[in-house]
Amino acid sequence: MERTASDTASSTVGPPIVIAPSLLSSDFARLGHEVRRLEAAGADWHHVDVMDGHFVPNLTIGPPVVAALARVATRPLDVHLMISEPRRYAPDFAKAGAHVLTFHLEAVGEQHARETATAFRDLGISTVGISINPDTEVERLEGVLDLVDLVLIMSVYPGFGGQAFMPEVLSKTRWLREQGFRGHVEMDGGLDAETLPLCVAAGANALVSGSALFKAPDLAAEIAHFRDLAEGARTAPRRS
Ligand SMILES: O=C(CO)[C@@H](O)[C@H](O)COP(=O)(O)O
Ligand SMILES: [Fe+2]
Repeated sequence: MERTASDTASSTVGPPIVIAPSLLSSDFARLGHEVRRLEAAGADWHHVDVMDGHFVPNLTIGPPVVAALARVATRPLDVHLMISEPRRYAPDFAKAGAHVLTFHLEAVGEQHARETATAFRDLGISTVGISINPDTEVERLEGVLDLVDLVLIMSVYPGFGGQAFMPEVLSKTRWLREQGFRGHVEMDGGLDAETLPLCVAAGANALVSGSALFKAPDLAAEIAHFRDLAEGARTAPRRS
């Protein structure tokens, strides 16, 4: 049976912990194999980084590859659109089988964020997401939070895997929870065993990791370790 993005393990303390390996760090010559390997290792979502060479200075994959991934995946495809025209291409990604579809605020501006989120929803996207870059103020999301299921806080400048985590963005995650945002808060960029607990303690539940996970000698053990660290950081008493 097909899984939906909200179909992960239940939790009484907000959205469930979601471990979302970034396929950007996988072996592109064997994507089907990588998807099966990640699922066997316990991944919750597959994070798919879409870059257009314009919004970010890199090019990756498009709808045909997402459609190919969807034929193999039994876990949700978490599609992160780092593209200048998300509305133009959203129908193709919805048709390809994206479950989570996230656009960047910087690509559309506040004035078009609500209509973009609504357009994604009208395409049948079950989990509509919006993302902000490290230099974008989180308060700019205030007018759209009621329309989205997920906010993706970039903890590196978008475009490439393997960059260092930027701890200064953690306050954005805390701000979202202080506003009462109850959807997924995803953090993306530079997450590893040291930085992931900081994200969860700040209020994040969806955790993207590319290079740190894929360079681990035992992928299943590393995903289990990340999950333990996340659950521990979530239940740990907050320090004042
Ligand atoms: O969106 C992006 C980069 O733009 C990410 O999803 C990266 O792919 C995460 O990779 P690591 O920083 O974990 O290596
Ligand atoms: Fe990403």
